[in-house]
Amino acid sequence: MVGDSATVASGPREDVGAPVALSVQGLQKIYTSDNGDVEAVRDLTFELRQGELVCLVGPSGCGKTTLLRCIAGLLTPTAGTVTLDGAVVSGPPKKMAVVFQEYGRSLFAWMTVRQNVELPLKNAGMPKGERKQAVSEALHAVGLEHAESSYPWQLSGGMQQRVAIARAVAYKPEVLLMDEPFAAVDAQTRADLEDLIRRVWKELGVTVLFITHDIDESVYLGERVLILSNSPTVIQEDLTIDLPADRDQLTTRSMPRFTELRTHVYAEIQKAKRGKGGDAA
Ligand SMILES: Nc1ncnc2c1ncn2[C@@H]1O[C@H](COP(=O)(O)OP(=O)(O)OP(=O)(O)O)[C@@H](O)[C@H]1O
Repeated sequence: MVGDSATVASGPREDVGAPVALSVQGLQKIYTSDNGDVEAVRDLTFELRQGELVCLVGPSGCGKTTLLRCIAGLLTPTAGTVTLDGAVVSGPPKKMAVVFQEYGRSLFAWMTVRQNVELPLKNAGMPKGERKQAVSEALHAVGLEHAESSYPWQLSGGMQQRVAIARAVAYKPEVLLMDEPFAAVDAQTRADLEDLIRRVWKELGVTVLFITHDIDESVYLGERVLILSNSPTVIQEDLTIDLPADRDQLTTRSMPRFTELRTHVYAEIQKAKRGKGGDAA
């Protein structure tokens, strides 16, 4: 049967010998308020090895943003730990960069593209010459050299998101977190940005955790897809995406294997929505 669990391999890739970059162990997050407690995340455990590109999908409201905030050190977990290169995350780690969905709000309107990309490097105390070089490389990587003197409001949504990506990669983070970064752009731009992420990931060797609502996007981009259960969230499945490493929108998406994998993820999310997947972890 297409999409049957027998046709897909679960679990972290066995061929990856790289050290663990990011480790999430027994993560739980309970929001407390006067109206009662909400257990958003119940028990999440997974690892990303250095240089992996892993996508995380789950039903709406399953706790993706909560998880991301805990990983980014912006929220304190109720239980469990997040470690980056073996060090426990207790605040925003220097070795991590985050790209959010709302590119419009994440860029400074009064700064040029170059200044926006340069700012975190300046704050980190990088010397001027090195900074200039890093910004130029990052703008080149996202194809925006020509727009370095423009202001964000002079750019399209897709270009603004490329600036946000350039800013994150210029910083040379060990781990790049992306929280539904393409949700607000049109379908064609989204496809271009997906290819950009695969290219930048391959060229820079950065470890990427990419959170998305979009099942096809998760299969197209990821080397692994972590499927989350409904809230309170656990990992329902850790799925290996055994598509060829060289991907392109037309060839990859028309492969029978792509269809099998996306059908499988779709079925798992439907199961999660009905609350039937949570025990599978
Ligand atoms: N500050 C908060 N206080 C109380 N409950 C919260 C808070 N933030 C989130 N929640 C609850 O935690 C659960 C997970 O929310 P979260 O925003 O992490 O999910 P999500 O998967 O990112 O959602 P979406 O798919 O809509 O982007 C939801 O039930 C939500 O209502």
